[in-house]
Amino acid sequence: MYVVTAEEMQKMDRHVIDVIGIPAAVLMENAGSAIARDVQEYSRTHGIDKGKRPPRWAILVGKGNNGGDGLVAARHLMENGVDVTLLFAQSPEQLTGEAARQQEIARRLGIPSIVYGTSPVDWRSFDGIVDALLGTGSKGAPRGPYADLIREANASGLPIISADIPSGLDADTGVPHDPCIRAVRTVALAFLKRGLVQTGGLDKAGEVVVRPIGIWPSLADTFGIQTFLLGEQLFRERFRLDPRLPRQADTHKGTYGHVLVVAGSREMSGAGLLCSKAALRAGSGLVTWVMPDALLPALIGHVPEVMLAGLPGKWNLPEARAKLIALVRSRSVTVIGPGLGRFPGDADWLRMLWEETNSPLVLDADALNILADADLSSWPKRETPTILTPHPGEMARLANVTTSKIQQNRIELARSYARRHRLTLVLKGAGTVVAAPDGRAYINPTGNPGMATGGAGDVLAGMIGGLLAQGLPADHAACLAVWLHGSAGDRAAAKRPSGYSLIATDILEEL
Ligand SMILES: NC(=O)C1=CN([C@@H]2O[C@H](COP(=O)(O)OP(=O)(O)OC[C@H]3O[C@@H](n4cnc5c(N)ncnc54)[C@H](O)[C@@H]3O)[C@@H](O)[C@H]2O)[C@@H](O)CC1
Ligand SMILES: [K+]
Repeated sequence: MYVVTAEEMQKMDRHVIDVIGIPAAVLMENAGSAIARDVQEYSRTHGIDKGKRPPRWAILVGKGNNGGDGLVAARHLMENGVDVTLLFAQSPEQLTGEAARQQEIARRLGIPSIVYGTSPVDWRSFDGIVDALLGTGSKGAPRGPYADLIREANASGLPIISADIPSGLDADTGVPHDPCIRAVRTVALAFLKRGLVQTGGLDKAGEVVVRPIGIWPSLADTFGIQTFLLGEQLFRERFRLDPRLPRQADTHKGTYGHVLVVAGSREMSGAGLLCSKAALRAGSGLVTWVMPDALLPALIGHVPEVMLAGLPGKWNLPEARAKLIALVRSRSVTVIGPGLGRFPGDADWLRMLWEETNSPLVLDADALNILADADLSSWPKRETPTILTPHPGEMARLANVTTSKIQQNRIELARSYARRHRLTLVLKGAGTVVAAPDGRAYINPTGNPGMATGGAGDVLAGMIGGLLAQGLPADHAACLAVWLHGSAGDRAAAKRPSGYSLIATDILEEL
């Protein structure tokens, strides 16, 4: 599924209207009737239409096309016996374009209306609110009556269904302005807007549904849309990958690759364990976990399925380096970093693995901290798959900006970093972004806040390694791992609904 910016959406709208010739009023009619259907469906499934009187919905109307959608929705709702009241943010004469036409129709039909600010609103008389104040044409924080209306609507405690995006949400970044509507459902029109699947949008939009309005999805390809939502349909149609395909009968462990895990230290051996187990659970035929000799005895027998390899002395001693290079070269994929710790000369050590081997690498945790202290732009570009899996703090260090800057523009920052360094970047956090070196970016809808727990990232790094080892291209392996990891986390969370007690082992168990 495509994910678009406000500007991309506007360009496609204009194309459909001006070049193809579908009248703007037709698109708005489709948008409004889709919203009305969602309001009725919500009323039905939430018992709002159960009383003796018809359900009462307030429709908040802004002056642009978003308001126009709300006016059409009001008309369709009225036709279906819903008791609607229009609440204009500004006086109806100020509505523009298509919205003005819809306002004229609503006036002639006699749909009851109030102009906000002319008399107090009795919110208790309504069962729900449609938010059609501001859409993709909104700029900056809601001003004047828009801000006041949003605050009152939120304070009413009524369920709010937003048209296209919650008013006050930045459609592109998902950063909520003050104030911002907090919706129970958002009816995205034609395409998902980026803000709905990033940062604040995930909290403010409620359940997000995408409804067609007469703009065909493949138009996004013509317009070069490069951002996608992960899901089974995308895996099948774009990646030609079926996550449910059973294994073939005539295969053996060698068929499924061999992951080398370079991880763990005395204080953080668990990170290596979780990572190795996850690589196995993702289907890698074999996993070897390598660590300095001194750490090895304590781990013998802890995971019988994982092979252990010891290095003489410490990571950076010459004998250890030589043995490590040999191990990396003889395995299909290497995952470096979970619980590794830092040590003198670690930047040279990592650069040696980066330059002197051509095996696929997954870099996580301390490997990313090492990279952040080095100057990656002076390192050679790798020809083989290289995947970085930073959380926002690690990404901030890699890109040398603040964490809040990263969070304000996750998709574009991830995309430009991946392009510039020609690698695959997994920017973790709610709505994880996978950015490929070809400029495509994928957003993950699975997962939950219960997964914000130590070790969850080690599991993900291991899973990516496990899928890479089975021969998937880097972006496919990263996308599938991220999606499966989140889905496993969702199943684990279903057993511990508050989210607080979920731990990384639970995610592993659900794979
Ligand atoms: N043909 C189209 O372009 C279609 C547009 N559609 C709807 O139209 C929306 C976009 O419509 P518009 O481009 O008219 O813009 P909006 O309706 O989002 O905003 C309209 C007006 O609000 C005012 N405004 C902007 N920022 C503000 C702020 N911070 N505080 C207060 N007022 C502010 C401006 O005067 C702006 O013109 C979409 O989100 C969607 O809901 C749909 O009807 C489908 C077709
Ligand atoms: K809206």
